Amino acid sequence: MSVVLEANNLSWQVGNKVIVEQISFSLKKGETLGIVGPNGAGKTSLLKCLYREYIVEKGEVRLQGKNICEVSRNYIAQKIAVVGQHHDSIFDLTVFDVVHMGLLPHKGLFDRDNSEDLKLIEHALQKVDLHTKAEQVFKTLSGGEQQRCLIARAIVQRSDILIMDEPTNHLDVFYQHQILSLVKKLKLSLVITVHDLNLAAQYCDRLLLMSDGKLKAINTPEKVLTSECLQQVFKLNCVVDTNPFTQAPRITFAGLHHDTEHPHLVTLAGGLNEN
Ligand SMILES: Nc1ncnc2c1ncn2[C@@H]1O[C@H](COP(=O)(O)OP(=O)(O)OP(=O)(O)O)[C@@H](O)[C@H]1O
Repeated sequence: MSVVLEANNLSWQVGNKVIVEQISFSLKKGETLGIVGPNGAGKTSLLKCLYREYIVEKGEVRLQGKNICEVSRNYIAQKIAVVGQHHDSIFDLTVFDVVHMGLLPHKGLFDRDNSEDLKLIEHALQKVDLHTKAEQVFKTLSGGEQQRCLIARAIVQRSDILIMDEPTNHLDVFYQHQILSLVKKLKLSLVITVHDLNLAAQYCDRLLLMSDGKLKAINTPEKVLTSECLQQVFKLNCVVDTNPFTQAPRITFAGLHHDTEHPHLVTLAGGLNEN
C-alpha cells in the first residue's frame, strides 16, 4: 500500500517548551489513522504540523513524497482537506458558501463557477443529506449538521487526505457514529483525533497513542489499547474486552477509586460498591 503522508522525527515547540517530540509515522493510502491520548498530549499540534499550519523546525512532513515546506499552500489544499475544531470565520456563511469554499484550491482568482462546479456542490450536499439546507446559515446548524457541512466541503475539495480534529466532539452517540461512518465511506486516507477510545477502536485501522508530546505506541487498536498501556497513559484503571457487536476492543475505565481486580463489584450510576 502506498504512503501518502509521512512524518519523520517531527518536533514542534513554542519557546523552550517542546509540544510534539520526535514523532515518526506514515499514513497509507486509504487507511484511517486515529490519534489518541490525554488532554494536552499534543494531538491538535501534531495535526497542525501535518498540514503546515505550524511550521516544523525539526524533522519533516512529506506529502505524497514531497517535503511539505517546499510546496505551495494551494498544493497542500488540493491534497489535504481539514476539518478543524474552530469555525468562527465561517459562522455567518450559508451552507452553500461553506461547501463552495472546497472549490477554491482548484480555481484561479477570477474563475467563475461552471455547471460542473455546481453539480459537484449539489452532489456533496446530497451525500451528507444537507441539500434542503443549502441556504441556512452555518451557525444555526446543529453540531452534527455543521460537521456534515464541513465534510461536504471536503468532498468538493477532492483531496486524497482528510484530517479531522475531534469530529465527534459535542455529538450524541448516534451522530458520533453517523459522522464516522460517513467519512469512512468516502474512502479517503484519514487522520482523526478522537477522545472516545471505543469509537477510535471501532473506526480506525491503526492508532497513534500520544502522551506528553511523545509517541507511546502506533499499531492496530488491539495492540495499542491494552489495559497496561492505557493505565499508564490515562492514570486510571481499566478493563479491555471485546465489543460484542463489532469485535473491536472495548475499554471500560474504572472511576478514580474503583478496583479493576473485581470490576463486577463496581455498580453503575454511582451505586454502592458491595465490598
Ligand atoms: N500555539 C501555541 N502556543 C503555546 N502553546 C501551545 C500552542 N499550541 C498548543 N500549545 C500547548 O501545547 C500543549 C498541547 O496542546 P494540544 O492542543 O496540541 O493538545 P491536545 O492533545 O490536542 O489536547 P486536547 O485533547 O485537550 O485537545 C498544550 O499544553 C497547549 O497549551
